[in-house]
Amino acid sequence: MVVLSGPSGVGKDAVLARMKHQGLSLDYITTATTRPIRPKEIEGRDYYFYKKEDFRALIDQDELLEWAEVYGNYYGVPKAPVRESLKNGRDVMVKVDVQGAASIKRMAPEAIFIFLLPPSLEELNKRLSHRLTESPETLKRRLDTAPKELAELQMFDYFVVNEEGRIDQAVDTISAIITAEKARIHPRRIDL
Ligand SMILES: Nc1ncnc2c1ncn2[C@@H]1O[C@H](COP(=O)(O)OP(=O)(O)OP(=O)(O)O)[C@@H](O)[C@H]1O
Ligand SMILES: Nc1nc2c(ncn2[C@@H]2O[C@H](COP(=O)(O)O)[C@@H](O)[C@H]2O)c(=O)[nH]1
Repeated sequence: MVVLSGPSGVGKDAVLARMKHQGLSLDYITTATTRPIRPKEIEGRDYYFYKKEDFRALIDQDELLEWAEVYGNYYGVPKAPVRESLKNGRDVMVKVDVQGAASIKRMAPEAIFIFLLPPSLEELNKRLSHRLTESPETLKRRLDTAPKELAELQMFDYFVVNEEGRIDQAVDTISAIITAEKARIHPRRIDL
């Protein structure tokens, strides 16, 4: 199980999209959120979009591996597809914020934790602004959170810098990490 995290706007989705495009054979888990859907997002591909009360029902029914409030909305990882993939011996990729990574680390410390870093906070600001998804308020909230998230780097096993215009390089590094992990004499075993 690979857990990919990093500040908002660093390029996690862009990197994952490139990994899928390159045909990297992992089960990419679609997570759930109460955030409003953005133009170009597709239900079931980018997220499962829920009303708050329906998301709370998922929590009450214990259907989420972890959940967190991130920038004023709820986000959570559905338990069933993760268990199904692991049961079938498949590799799983989960994208979460730093709180989510900490929760997964408590329940599955043997997962592989990768933190995607921006080359600088200025570049992070530029990426998030140019994405045109945020209001001035939510942009500020996300950028203000970034230094606190960077301070949690110690919790992770690997860092990967997503250099400007070099998504392929980030994908290659993540791919190399996964390849190396698969060559371990004592493989990491996850029991969820
Ligand atoms: N290496 C890169 N160089 C330049 N721009 C990039 C790079 N990687 C991603 N981007 C751009 O930065 C913006 C943010 O990327 P993306 O949405 O993938 O970030 P994210 O980490 O998934 O954000 P969030 O956590 O908010 O979902 C997008 O417009 C994306 O195209
Ligand atoms: N703890 C969790 N965080 C998640 C999950 N799915 C996504 N995320 C993270 O939320 C922020 C904001 O995402 P955005 O799509 O609104 O820009 C980002 O860091 C995501 O990685 C989850 O299931 N749990």
